[in-house]
Amino acid sequence: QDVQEKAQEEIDTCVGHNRNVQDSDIQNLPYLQAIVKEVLRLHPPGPLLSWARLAMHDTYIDKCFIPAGTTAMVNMWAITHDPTIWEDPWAFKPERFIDKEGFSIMGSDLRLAPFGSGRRVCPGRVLGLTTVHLWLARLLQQFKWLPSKPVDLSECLKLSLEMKKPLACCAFNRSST
Ligand code: HEM
Repeated sequence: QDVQEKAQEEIDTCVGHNRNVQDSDIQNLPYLQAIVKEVLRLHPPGPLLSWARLAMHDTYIDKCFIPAGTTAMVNMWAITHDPTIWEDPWAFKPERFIDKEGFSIMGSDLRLAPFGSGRRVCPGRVLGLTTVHLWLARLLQQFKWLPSKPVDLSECLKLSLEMKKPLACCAFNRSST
């Protein structure tokens, strides 16, 4: 709830109540952007990136020998929960990205690459991120959200990483409270 209130304060200050948040406002909402980064860190929807890379020939990654024919996966989930990379990795703290201004999640920094990196990086990443920012901003601008059942953040890996138990919430119109 404290994170929600902080994001709503940012939206109220920057956009106000008389119009809807637009795409062009997102660049002025650093806390909202930090929330999205922190969600993609704690719960990367593609935790093993594209599941598999096949070694075409014998190769080394650092000192590790990878024989031809090996199927390798990139475990982004493990990287984003690694305590040698992330302080207090299990805590949901969007503030960690406010201190790291300019931290890109588009694939140039392998500490957090929720869209992958390199030749097979997600081609829809700009559309995906733009959509998530706008939806989240609009949903927070318009409504206050309260859980209607206890929240269980357990994960379940299907085609992408999903919540094991769906989130159940009540939305209260902010303009009438
Ligand atoms: C928040 C939203 C999204 C997330 C988190 C996401 C994540 C990913 C990840 C992790 C990969 C694998 C990258 C790798 O192997 O290194 C991927 C691949 C891909 N994504 Fe996305 N994606 C998102 C939205 C989208 C959208 C909106 C589109 C299309 C409009 C899209 C199309 C694709 C395609 C076609 C690939 C396969 C690329 C290839 O293998 O060469 N994604 N995405």
